[in-house]
Amino acid sequence: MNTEVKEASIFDYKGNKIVTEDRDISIIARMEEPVIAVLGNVVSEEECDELIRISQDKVNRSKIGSQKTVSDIRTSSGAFLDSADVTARIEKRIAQIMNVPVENGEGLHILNYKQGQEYKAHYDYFKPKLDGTTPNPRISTLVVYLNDVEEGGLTYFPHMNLSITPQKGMAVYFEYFYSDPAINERTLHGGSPVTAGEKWAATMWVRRKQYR
Ligand SMILES: O=C(O)CCC(=O)C(=O)O
Ligand SMILES: [Fe+2]
Repeated sequence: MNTEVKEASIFDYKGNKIVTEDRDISIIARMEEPVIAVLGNVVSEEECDELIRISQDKVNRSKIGSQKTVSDIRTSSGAFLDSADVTARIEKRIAQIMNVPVENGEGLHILNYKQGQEYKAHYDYFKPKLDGTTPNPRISTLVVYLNDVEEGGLTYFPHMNLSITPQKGMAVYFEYFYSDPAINERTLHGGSPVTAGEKWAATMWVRRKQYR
């Protein structure tokens, strides 16, 4: 008899798709504990192009900033997006997919990796403070791929032996608020080096409580 009790997830979809206000998202693959799901049809080609277009300048500017604080954990450039029609529409859709209020999301964070750039393996959740508490912790992440990458740029989960190839308009979802810390630790992940072409992605990190 299996007496194991599965831990709670907010990604509790039973069917093969997620119906949002303006788009049906397909669940292409999923695993449990931790939930990691590969999603299709998350954003349209046009929306991908529009997000890249409006972040081009911002990302370039953030690069100058990031060169001051050299970090080899993340060699890509990133920037949070300002409010725009396309941003609001996509953030609303993503909140529905992630099953949280839109206010709990940190906002779309655009990442641009040029050839050779990467994001080394890391956790998206924060370390507890010295008193052991984490006031408004991150609970889940959605990484949306905004372009097809020629070579490399996979999202990899080394503890799960899992890699996801970026495909324009698709996304990977994962969550890390399990009571068993060992399950959260399995969400260690990174963006592997882009070996040809470049990579554009949009990340949404979600908090337990309202953030914005
Ligand atoms: O670029 C990727 O595939 C991963 C991005 C990521 O881990 C993040 O934005 O937190
Ligand atoms: Fe991450």
